[in-house]
Amino acid sequence: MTVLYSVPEAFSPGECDRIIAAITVVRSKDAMLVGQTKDHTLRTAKLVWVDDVDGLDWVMNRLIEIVRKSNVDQFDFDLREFAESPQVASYNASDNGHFAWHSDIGDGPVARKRKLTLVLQLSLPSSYDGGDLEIMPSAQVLSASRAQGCVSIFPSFALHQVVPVHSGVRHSLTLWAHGPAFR
Ligand SMILES: O=C(O)CCC(=O)C(=O)O
Ligand SMILES: [Fe+2]
Repeated sequence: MTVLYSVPEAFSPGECDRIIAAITVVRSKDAMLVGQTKDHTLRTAKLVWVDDVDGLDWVMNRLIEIVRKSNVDQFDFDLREFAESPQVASYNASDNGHFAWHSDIGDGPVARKRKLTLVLQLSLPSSYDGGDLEIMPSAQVLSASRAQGCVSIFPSFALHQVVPVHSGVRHSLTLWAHGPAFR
């Protein structure tokens, strides 16, 4: 079973730049809408919830269609809803932006229902060093494409990490699809 499903050029460079610009406006306007992860040994990144940003409905519509197709083509999971806002993370070299190995399935009532994780690469690969998204479905480590606009989808239970960003800033968008427990 291939666990990493990728859609190159799911979004154009111009569309990625529009998403980055929209979250940057929110960040400068309203610090309350901006999350800062607390456990810096696990993760250092700034977060913006897409549901808090006006004018990004087209992004969600595109992502829903991509998840639907990936599930038909590959995963065949019992997916029922998108129970959380997508989030845009910004990993900045100036504060060692990274996300250590983890699975997205959590203890909470919503996080426990996560079944697929989708990550959209928003930044131009040449605009940052490091910051690779790596997925470890079994013994081998797979690297997600760094190409701007590429979408990577994998089961939320698979371990994954974002290696530290050494220069520049990496922006990515994450969306989860939810459903009942595996059986
Ligand atoms: O930024 C990424 O590429 C991955 C983000 C992630 O793993 C998460 O939000 O759970
Ligand atoms: Fe994750």
